Amino acid sequence: MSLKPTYDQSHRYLATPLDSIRGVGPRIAEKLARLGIRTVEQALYTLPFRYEDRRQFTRIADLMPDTRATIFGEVLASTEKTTSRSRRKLFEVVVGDGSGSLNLKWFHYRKTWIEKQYPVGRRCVVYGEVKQFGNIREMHHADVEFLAAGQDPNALIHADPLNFGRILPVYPLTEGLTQKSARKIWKQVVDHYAHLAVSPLPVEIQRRQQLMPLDEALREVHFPGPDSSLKELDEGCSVARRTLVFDELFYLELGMALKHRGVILEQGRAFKVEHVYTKPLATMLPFRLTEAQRKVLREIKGDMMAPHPMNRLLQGDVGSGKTIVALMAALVAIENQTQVAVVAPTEILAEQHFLQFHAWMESLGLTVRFLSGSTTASLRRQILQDLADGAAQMVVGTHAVLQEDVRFAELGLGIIDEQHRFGVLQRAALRKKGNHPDLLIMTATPIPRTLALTVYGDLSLSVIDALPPGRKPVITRIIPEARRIKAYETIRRELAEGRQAYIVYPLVEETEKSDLLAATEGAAFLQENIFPEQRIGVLHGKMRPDAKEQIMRDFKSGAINILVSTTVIEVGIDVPNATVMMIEHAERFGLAQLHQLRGRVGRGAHQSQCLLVKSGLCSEDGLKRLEVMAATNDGFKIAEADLEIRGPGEFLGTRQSGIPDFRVANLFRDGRTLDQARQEAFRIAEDPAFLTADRYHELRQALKDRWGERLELASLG
Ligand SMILES: Nc1ncnc2c1ncn2[C@@H]1O[C@H](COP(=O)(O)OP(=O)(O)OP(=O)(O)O)[C@@H](O)[C@H]1O
Repeated sequence: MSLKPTYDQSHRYLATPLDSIRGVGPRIAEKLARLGIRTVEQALYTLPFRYEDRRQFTRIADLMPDTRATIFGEVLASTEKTTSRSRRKLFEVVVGDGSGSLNLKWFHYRKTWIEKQYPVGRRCVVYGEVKQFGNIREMHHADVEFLAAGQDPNALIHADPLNFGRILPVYPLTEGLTQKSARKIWKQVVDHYAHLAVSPLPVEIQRRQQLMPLDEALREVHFPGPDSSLKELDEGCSVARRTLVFDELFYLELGMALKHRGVILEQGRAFKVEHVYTKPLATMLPFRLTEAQRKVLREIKGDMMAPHPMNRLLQGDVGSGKTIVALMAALVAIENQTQVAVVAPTEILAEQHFLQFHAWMESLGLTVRFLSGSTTASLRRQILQDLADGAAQMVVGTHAVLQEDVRFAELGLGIIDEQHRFGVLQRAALRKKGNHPDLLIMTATPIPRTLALTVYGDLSLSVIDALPPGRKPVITRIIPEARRIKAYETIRRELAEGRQAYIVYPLVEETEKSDLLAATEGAAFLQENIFPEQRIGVLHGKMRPDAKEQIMRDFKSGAINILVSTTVIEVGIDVPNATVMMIEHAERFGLAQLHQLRGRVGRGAHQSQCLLVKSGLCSEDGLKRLEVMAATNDGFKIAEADLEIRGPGEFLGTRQSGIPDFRVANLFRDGRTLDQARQEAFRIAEDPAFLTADRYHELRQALKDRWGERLELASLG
């Protein structure tokens, strides 16, 4: 009989609060809580961020600068000193081992205590990073263990096996908690609780993926065995870590797989492609669709014609021509006597879409309505009526479209321009507005594949992988604030050629007032002092919708030739004649935002420029971002760099996007494991018995724990 706890039992035990562990008093518990570690389970899944190899000692003579090493020596001298330059006090201990000497230095210490610790002749084992200054080798704030007189260093390995003679874990800690005490706590947690960590992962998957049992993996990542490879541990590719990562990603992907399956199993509408509207539209367009656009359109139409609801992500870099593809899909739905809802994350983007869709739809004799939070009550009533009785074939708007009382006669297709700002919940809300309508999600910021697989793992993917012909990459330059005048000269030259310009100000603070101030004050200054002869328009978040619309129309028609704005133009504006964009305080913007902003130029045949004005207070990360922008126009490269600088959580706000936070996995390192976990998860989800069979009970339970509300699968019992 197995002594393994059931999944339910183990789940309960692992929730044990840390302060019930021996050696963890309220003070330490509070420190750990500050790191988000409150329960045994959280401690088990807080992995060492690096390791130290204390399996053997190095002779002092053999120490290499900038490496970490353990030595065994004897105190030769110890004294408090003052640095000559900064007059700072420090405590210095010289240790020797017969082959050479090493200076240990402390800059923070308690004098009475430290003096007692280092009498001449005391033997000790020292671990730390070697620094070399001329001929002198030093370690700062080294880890020191003392030996009883006459004790052989090798005996220490036996006397204190937790801290010597092994590869040691190093944990992320806060002040006041030493590695030594942390190791003691973690050792207790691992010794007493690791065996409770069970994963209901089917045995055949464990075997196929060559994983360890979960409890062994936890023991090994925290306290690696004598034969472990330090290199593998450091690179995070040990079997133990891979086991934990796989376990984590498997449940994520299983959730995705079930969502995917849930949608697949639904009965949807099989549209027919009749070309009633799509053909006339194609003849009206001033250009031919690119091969990349036609390819994704084929994929979308394929889904729409199938008897299951479409659930597809349309990904394309800024300016790649997603809108026209979405319009074509909309027309297919309308040809089949159904309606289309287009939802965008911001009012201005929704308006942009509305203007574009409206222009084409009107010439096809179709009715489109615009609905946002600022639509007046009486107009709103009228619009809701038009949607409910089918008089309007399309509505474009913000999340206002998702409100309870917005009803459709027959919603056939929902289009969400996601821009990372909508989560799965909004998708579900739109889906509920029809009888299993098709869904097309658009995203402009290309996301790295690993992220796409996690965030949009339940969607099929179409990528517009080439820009319309004749586009020239935007030339991007970083301009120090003091040379801003150069940027003005460039703008003047472009305007003289008949082109138009954007000048963008960042929000000083996230308040509506400063939004207004940044742009309006900027515009007034420019009009008065820099471009008195030009027609300048201002656009900011606080303007009334009709005023915004007027400005956008004026800019599009050329009545205005410089558009000064805050980031409200970030997405969606399409004026191919605008060829220069100047961004003030560019270092304050995120990479994704800069890429979106820059995407407003370079949309026509003329060479475009983007001028990033950098202020004197630019941080290192800020400069890094600007350099990435200057180096490439490739949205994928920018997204990768962004992910690297910011990390995935912040990159898309994982909570908001509906994916669980990762405890162990790292999307940079673990792309391969993600693929493997995904394959296994999708294979299991295909089993028609998954939601009901007893043998999957624990797996379903584990899935529910990991996903919580976000899974939205009522039948998971
Ligand atoms: N096949 C094509 N040939 C030439 N121009 C095209 C083609 N397809 C789209 N365009 C034009 O390219 C510009 C960008 O298209 P669109 O606005 O659809 O881009 P987008 O993918 O929505 O980009 P963004 O996310 O930046 O708004 C528009 O002016 C559009 O008319």
